[in-house]
Amino acid sequence: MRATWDIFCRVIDNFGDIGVTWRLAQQLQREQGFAVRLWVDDVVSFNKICPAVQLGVDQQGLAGVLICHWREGLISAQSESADVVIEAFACQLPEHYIALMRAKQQVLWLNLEYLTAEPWAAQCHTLPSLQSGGLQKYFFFPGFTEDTGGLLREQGLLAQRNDFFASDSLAQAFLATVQVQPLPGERLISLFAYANQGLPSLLQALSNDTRRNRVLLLPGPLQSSVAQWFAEQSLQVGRSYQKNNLTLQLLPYIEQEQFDQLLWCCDLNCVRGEDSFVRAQWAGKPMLWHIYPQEEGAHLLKLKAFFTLYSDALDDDSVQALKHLWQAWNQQADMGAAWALFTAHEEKLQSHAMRWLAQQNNYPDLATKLASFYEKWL
Ligand SMILES: Cc1cn([C@H]2C[C@H](O)[C@@H](COP(=O)(O)OP(=O)(O)O[C@H]3O[C@@H](C)[C@H](O)[C@@H](O)[C@H]3O)O2)c(=O)[nH]c1=O
Repeated sequence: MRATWDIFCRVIDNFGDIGVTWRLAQQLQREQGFAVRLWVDDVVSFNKICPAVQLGVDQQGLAGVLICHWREGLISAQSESADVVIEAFACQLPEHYIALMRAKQQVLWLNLEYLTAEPWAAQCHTLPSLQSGGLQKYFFFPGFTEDTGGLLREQGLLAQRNDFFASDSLAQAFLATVQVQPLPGERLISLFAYANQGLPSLLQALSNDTRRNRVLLLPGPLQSSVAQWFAEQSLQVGRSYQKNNLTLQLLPYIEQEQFDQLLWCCDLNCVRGEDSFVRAQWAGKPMLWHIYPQEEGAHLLKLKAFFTLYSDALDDDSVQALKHLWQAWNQQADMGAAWALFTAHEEKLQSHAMRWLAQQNNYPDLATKLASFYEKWL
């Protein structure tokens, strides 16, 4: 009989929590053959990136996964826990469910942690912690090195990406679905970030650039400052806003399934958080990462750790260019000089993005690592 897996996801804010767990649930089912349930407390956020998810329904099957609304009544109606339980991002499992795990005894309890390149993550990866009632909880850290849990990467992802790049028409066809028609020679930039005081200076630099830039803005907190910069009340999907060499379009929400295609179409991907950041790496294009801000600047250590790893095989000048760009963006500083430096090193950063992709592709993906950890634990 197939082993059963329950993944619990509490949406703290934004889309990263559900974005990651939804991808993982699908892969565990499709690629590893487990029977998977995904418990999520905020179906409205889920529906934004996956419109097939119905609102107001307790349980629904989608892509082979049973999606359950994590609410008290439904949890207390459960009479048995799954064989493997993933508590995503320390979301605190319900007491009733923990009691079911205790009663079942032979349950693998995993806490899936946030992604970080900090070396301590590899040291803590798969460490157990004894819980009351005798259960062990194991900490599972995704990551960028062999001694971590790896990254989410569907089995066919890179083949799909390569087919997309090999075709003349697929990018055009995708862009047409979001009403984007780039002009020849334009630099295409996806823009997905948190509110950032450096934004006006980035827009200014793009508009003063010698090359034409077309920015594809994802819905989110940048909308109002972009509108202000263009002296508009608000931005509308389907309209283009222009100033000198900058054209900007606000995109509608894109289904997560199509999100990769957007990244594949662009020459630079400005991404944020965790999931879009990883997808930008699989796109093999230069990226500008806006890391999720944490208290007391903890995120800056995380940023530095990833940068050190990512830029390891890069030439010194390009390292400086990229560092300047990422630091200015994450410190919400002026982006003018950083943008000029980036454009001077763009080609090398492009080749480097492909080198990084190839290197990361050598490691097993997160779902595979979870499945083999389970096999060994049995
Ligand atoms: C805007 C948009 C996003 N998405 C998806 C892509 C990703 O799966 C997801 C965005 O997730 P992220 O890139 O991780 O960024 P985020 O800021 O939304 O999520 C963050 O949430 C915080 C609570 C976490 O602590 C962060 O680490 C991070 O995960 O939303 C779409 O599919 N379509 C869209 O139109």
